[in-house]
Amino acid sequence: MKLQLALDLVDIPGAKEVVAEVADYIDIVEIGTPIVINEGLHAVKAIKDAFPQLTVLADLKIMDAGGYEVMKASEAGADMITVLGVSDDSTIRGAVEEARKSGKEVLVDLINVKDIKGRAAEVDALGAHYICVHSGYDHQAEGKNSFEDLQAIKSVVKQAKTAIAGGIKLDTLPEVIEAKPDLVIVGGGITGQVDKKAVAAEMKRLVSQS
Ligand SMILES: O=C(CO)[C@H](O)[C@H](O)COP(=O)(O)O
Repeated sequence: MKLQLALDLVDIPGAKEVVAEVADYIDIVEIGTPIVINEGLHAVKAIKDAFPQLTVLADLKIMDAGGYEVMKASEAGADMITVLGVSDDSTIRGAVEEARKSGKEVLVDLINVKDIKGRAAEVDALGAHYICVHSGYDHQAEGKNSFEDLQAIKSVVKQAKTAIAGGIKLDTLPEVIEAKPDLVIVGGGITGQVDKKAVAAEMKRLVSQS
């Protein structure tokens, strides 16, 4: 099981500062959608250049032109790129085909998908590398999480790895780990803590046991 740090509410210097603090305890660093909106794909390049040992995920949440947008993120140094599960099959297919050309991976984010099980099975057949259940900030504000959705997709996904994101904290991590995702994505649960290093270290210890 791997741990991904999601960086959302920072600029490039702020992102570098946080990653430097926790780099020993994370497998993947996510350049979150708000950073890409504010800074562009330069943020992906800046973090890949500064931390070449880490896998870098560009959270572009692609909705159209999957092949082209994956190509641009790959050129900027992204190892993984996100595509929305609500997008058309052709968008996901294009993203996966483009990623395969350069050894990159596509994570399909099921945020706002209504038929989680059905879409997870379809996305799996389209060749996604990861399928992620995700309660975004707006759903978190309504008290929702994706723990049950994770169990649901695990019952249908055959080839992709599974991931979960959205409001995961140190105290809820054990419940997440019990459902055995391949990847746990944590943003505020690390970046919002005073001692980020200690929390990341403990999270890494917990996910490494599974
Ligand atoms: O993609 C995102 C929001 O759309 C976040 O990166 C993701 O939800 C993880 O952050 P947090 O743990 O703070 O919820």
